[in-house]
Amino acid sequence: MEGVVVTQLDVEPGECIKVKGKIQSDAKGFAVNVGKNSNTLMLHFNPRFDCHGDVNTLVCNSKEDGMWGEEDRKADFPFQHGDKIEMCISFDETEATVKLPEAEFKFPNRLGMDKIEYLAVEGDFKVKAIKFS
Ligand SMILES: CCCO[C@@H]1O[C@H](CO)[C@@H](O[C@@H]2O[C@H](CO)[C@H](O)[C@H](OCc3cn(Cc4ccccc4)nn3)[C@H]2O)[C@H](O)[C@H]1NC(C)=O
Repeated sequence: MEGVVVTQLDVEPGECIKVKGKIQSDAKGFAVNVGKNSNTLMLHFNPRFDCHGDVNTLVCNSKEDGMWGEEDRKADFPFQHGDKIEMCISFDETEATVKLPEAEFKFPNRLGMDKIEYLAVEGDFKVKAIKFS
């Protein structure tokens, strides 16, 4: 499943990765992954409209050396087909934060990462812009 992949990043605590794009009108799901590389993720942020047996469920997880951690299924699902959204991903030593216009999600920094070197956006999401600030 191709998508946008950015490597060789050096995003530090408190800095923000802005991902702007559109959720496809027939989206089954999409994912935004940040971490060291594809096998070591601080956060796999995975809104599921209808996939893996989940309907309208936001699944977050980490991945360490290729092994998924324990899933964290969030109560809210502030996503709709066709939505144009901008999310701001940041982190500190304790947690990652994903800020959306009307929602904010936290996920523990389980791996204690001190920088984000890798970003990937996968699935039914059309990336318009990526900004680092
Ligand atoms: C009930 C016993 C089995 O549990 C299921 O186990 C599955 C396999 O581990 C879990 O699904 C996996 O959950 C992971 C997060 O914990 C990831 O989401 C795994 O997907 C990785 C992935 C991304 N992509 C690219 C992509 C992303 C978004 C849309 C389209 C393609 N392709 N595969 C996804 O396959 C799935 O979330 C889990 N369900 C439950 C309820 O626990």
